[in-house]
Amino acid sequence: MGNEHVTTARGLAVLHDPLLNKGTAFTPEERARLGLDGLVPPVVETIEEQTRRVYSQYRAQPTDLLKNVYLAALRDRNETLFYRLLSEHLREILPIVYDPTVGEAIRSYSHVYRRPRGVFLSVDDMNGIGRAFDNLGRGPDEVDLIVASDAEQILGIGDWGVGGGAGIAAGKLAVYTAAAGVDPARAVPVALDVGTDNAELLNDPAYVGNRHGRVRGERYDEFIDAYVTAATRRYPAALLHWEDFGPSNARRILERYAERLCTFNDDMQGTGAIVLAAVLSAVKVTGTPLRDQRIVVFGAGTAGVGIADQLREAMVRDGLDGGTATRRIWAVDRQGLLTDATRGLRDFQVRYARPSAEVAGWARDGEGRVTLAETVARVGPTLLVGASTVRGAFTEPIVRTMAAAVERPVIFPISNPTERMEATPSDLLRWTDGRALVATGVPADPVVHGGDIHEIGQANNALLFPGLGLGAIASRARRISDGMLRVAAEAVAGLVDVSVPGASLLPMVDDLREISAAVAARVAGCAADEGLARAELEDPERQVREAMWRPEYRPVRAG
Ligand SMILES: NC(=O)C1=CN([C@@H]2O[C@H](COP(=O)(O)OP(=O)(O)OC[C@H]3O[C@@H](n4cnc5c(N)ncnc54)[C@H](O)[C@@H]3O)[C@@H](O)[C@H]2O)C=CC1
Ligand SMILES: CC(=O)C(=O)O
Ligand SMILES: [Mg+2]
Repeated sequence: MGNEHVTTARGLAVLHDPLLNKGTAFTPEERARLGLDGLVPPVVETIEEQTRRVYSQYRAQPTDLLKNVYLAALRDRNETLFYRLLSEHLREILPIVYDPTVGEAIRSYSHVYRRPRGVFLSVDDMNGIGRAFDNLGRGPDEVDLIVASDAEQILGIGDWGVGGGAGIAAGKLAVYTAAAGVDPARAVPVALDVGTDNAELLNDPAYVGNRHGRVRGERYDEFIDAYVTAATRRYPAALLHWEDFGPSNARRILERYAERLCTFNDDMQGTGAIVLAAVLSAVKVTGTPLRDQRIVVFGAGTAGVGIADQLREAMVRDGLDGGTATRRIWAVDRQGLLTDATRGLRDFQVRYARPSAEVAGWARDGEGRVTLAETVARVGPTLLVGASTVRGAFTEPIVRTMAAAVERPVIFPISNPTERMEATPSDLLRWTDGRALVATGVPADPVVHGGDIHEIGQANNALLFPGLGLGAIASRARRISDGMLRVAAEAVAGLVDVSVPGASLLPMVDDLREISAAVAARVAGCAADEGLARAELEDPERQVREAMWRPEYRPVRAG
């Protein structure tokens, strides 16, 4: 990363490039050399003055969606200023750029659409994939990170077609840059348009994506493979991030590429690791060791099983053999508690299916399912995780049953966005007389209960993937290993002091830059220890901090 931009662009072309544009902050010398005299108002402002103006414009937007649209437009005209605003008001603005408002913006993508961002690849034009990347005009050393989504399971709101892919990839990249200083000029969002099964989109005249059902099977795999081949040939050092794929593809894709590329699936691995971090904190409060946890996961999809896998591995490291660790986990999905007699088990769920003999005497509902309520009553879980998208699934009776059996029930309703949460923190604390240890996927205000203030940690992969990515980029990791995920989780947990009553189990979002630096240093160090680093790392702590891009204007020189 040099200290200045050199550009051959002149005049309006400079102002229209969001990575070069500084608007009223161009100096008189830059205005003269870049042909900007007379194209911007005469005043020369600082980025602080500009930030005050855009913050008041932002505040004047009447709804969260319009705030999101305003920010997207700001990002499209001046990325440095966008990131400056975001960084200075991270806690306030992150939920507008990212979770939960990103969900609303995605639903309205084709209607609020202004400008494209990143790369749009179509399953109907496989030959166009290489051309699309070439048109981006980036050299082989100019891309560190690509976030790609086919948008089949956006957050907890399902299939949102091309706007889902473009919207979630852009949202995740904003977090990468705000949280970990990933250089926005070196990161590319990719929307993988394989069609959509969302009838609302297919019937919407304004929809900007491929107007047919989702392509599946061989052609889908061929498309994903063509994307990976085109991207890795052109940008051999880039980290490939997979986001919001449907459960039938997420794990399959990861397994296909994880050993040979630097790649990870955020919903499985990022989420698993952030939940592990919260559990490591909870263990310190409850005193119940990891290996003695009894874990019920409600919603055994991409995220739910990703979480189960990370917790299972952590229990193995804590002294259990694999089989015993697996038996500490009960997975409940649409079919109720998953057992070896459950119809339609997905391959990645099989490991967690309980022997049916074990539950022979358990109560069944009208459809023959062992419900979440029955599972909780029988198991007496220490930890209940929700990744189901089912609002209100953690009902008062279920939570009271859990709280009757354990002193400090640990409950994580992590489904996004807000309207999908399995329970609200205030209800959970009320139903448990303030004993529950709670973390949620969306940001949540502190809860006052019985005179105590309970800070609610945000168990969202946003606390983890930026540092994981930065650590992988800084070390030029060959691949993302289990060890890197483990140290990332440990780094996050290491930043909280849970000895204070009511303390959050996770560090606060305001500290995202520090969190990401700590995670990145550990991840880069682990890559070096495991022989996976292609970069020289003498001092990972210093090197990752130095690698972080900052939202400050750099001189622009005419080249
Ligand atoms: N906080 C965080 O960092 C993250 C949160 N999530 C959230 O987790 C949720 C699930 O996401 P994914 O795993 O990607 O989706 P998914 O579709 O792979 O998994 C959802 C699972 O819930 C099950 N389910 C749906 N309705 C159910 C019901 N009535 N009873 C029991 N199970 C039911 C589905 O069958 C499926 O197995 C979403 O709300 C998402 O926002 C996902 C990733 C990260
Ligand atoms: C946070 C996230 O990745 C999700 O809800 O899918
Ligand atoms: Mg996701």
